[in-house]
Amino acid sequence: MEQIQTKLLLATKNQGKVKEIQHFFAELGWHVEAVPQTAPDVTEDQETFAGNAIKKAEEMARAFHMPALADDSGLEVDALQGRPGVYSARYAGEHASDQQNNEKLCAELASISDGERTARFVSAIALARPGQETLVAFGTLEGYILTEGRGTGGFGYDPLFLLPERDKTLAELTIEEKNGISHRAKALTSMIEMLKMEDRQS
Ligand SMILES: O=c1nc[nH]c2c1ncn2[C@H]1C[C@H](O)[C@@H](COP(=O)(O)OP(=O)(O)OP(=O)(O)O)O1
Ligand SMILES: [Mg+2]
Repeated sequence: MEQIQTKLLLATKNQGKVKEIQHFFAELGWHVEAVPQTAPDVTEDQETFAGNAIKKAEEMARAFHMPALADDSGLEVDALQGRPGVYSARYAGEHASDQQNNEKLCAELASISDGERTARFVSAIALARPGQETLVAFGTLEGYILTEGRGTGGFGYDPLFLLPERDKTLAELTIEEKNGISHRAKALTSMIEMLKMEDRQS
């Protein structure tokens, strides 16, 4: 664990993820640097979140010769049989903006009744380390898709994703609050547990 603590690369160019993951590690006293925007893009051609997360982490670990952590995540909407899923970032097209993706989601769900708008965020976190087996951890967050966005925090589909028990969207939470419950924070916590287990076994 000490080894990666001092040298860990965040293999994502999504600034929303960078903020959340850096915040998560800062609470552990770790500083993690994100890959530069000029790093080569990894083609996300796998069929699962885990597959894409592993690919992103391993390609960046190889390119930079250091441990790399990647997140592949997305939104599964029950009324859409789990779509957009692994295609969440490209839902409205190859280089779609968050706003375009949110608009498409609202349009596709326009005729769906209040009781049928359940969904979940899924995150797969992969940690690739040169010469060691890659680790993968998962987290999910259940919620509900609104007909109109609320809030300005977070990124992606956050304004449309309601937490019914709080009557707040993810975009209405502070980063501390989001990291207290999010799919990504759960996956990161699980990853830390896996590293602690490794330490105990060695
Ligand atoms: O907490 C979240 N709050 C809102 N939306 C979210 C969240 N987590 C994932 N999402 C959405 C954003 C994007 O549409 C897709 C992730 O796609 P995904 O390929 O994993 O990320 P990305 O392309 O933005 O950055 P990168 O691949 O460099 O890590 O799911
Ligand atoms: Mg991506």
